[in-house]
Amino acid sequence: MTPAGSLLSATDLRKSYGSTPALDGASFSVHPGEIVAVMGPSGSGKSTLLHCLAGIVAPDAGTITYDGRDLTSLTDAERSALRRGEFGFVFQFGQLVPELTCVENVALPLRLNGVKRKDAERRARARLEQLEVDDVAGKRPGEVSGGQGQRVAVARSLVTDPRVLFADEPTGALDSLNGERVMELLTDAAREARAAVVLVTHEARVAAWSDREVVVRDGRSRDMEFTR
Ligand SMILES: Nc1ncnc2c1ncn2[C@@H]1O[C@H](COP(=O)(O)OP(=O)(O)OP(=O)(O)O)[C@@H](O)[C@H]1O
Repeated sequence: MTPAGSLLSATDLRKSYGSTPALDGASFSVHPGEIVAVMGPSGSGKSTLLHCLAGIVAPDAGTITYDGRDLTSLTDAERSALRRGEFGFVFQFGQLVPELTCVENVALPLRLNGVKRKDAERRARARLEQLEVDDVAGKRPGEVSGGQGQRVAVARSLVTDPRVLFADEPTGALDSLNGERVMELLTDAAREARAAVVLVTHEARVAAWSDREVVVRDGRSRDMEFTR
């Protein structure tokens, strides 16, 4: 069953890697514009849940519904079109392309969607400004700090105006001060864009930026049933 009003939801997801169960009946939902933190100990299945929700990994069983569509019944081509068009991603290590400048990195998802270079770079610069890193636009990732690189990665994840932003330990490689600032900028930008956020973290101070927390333990999820 899809929870009323949810944009993305999953019911009773199961996924094993060989004999290792990663998800064992996990459920999840996020409303449009809502920021949900997925918490839990190491190895509990958080990243696997995120990968299933984003259509990167196919679950062995269970249903995933995005905007009224059954994600598991889409073809690979339909799923990748959905990821490119409606989802954004930011991971622990920015995963910026080292050969490209920061503005080219941010413009890349738009270029892949067929947007002309000038237009793509104009939109990329606006996102860099929003994340307060427009001063590094012309530098390559190897020439910027870890915190700046993560802000560039957040700018890139939002440049296509996604409806869902998937963030897996987005501040995991940063010191606490830089991490807090990245979370503040990420959540401000997501709220302004009305993007829903699925935020995987094992840190309570990172989860504190969310509207709601879901805890995963041994591949099962539990809603904390409180909202901020
Ligand atoms: N590609 C894979 N191949 C084999 N086993 C995997 C794979 N991905 C995850 N697992 C296993 O599935 C379980 C859940 O892993 P997952 O990465 O989802 O947990 P997590 O909660 O995100 O952990 P962490 O906080 O350490 O990143 C673990 O036992 C892990 O070893």
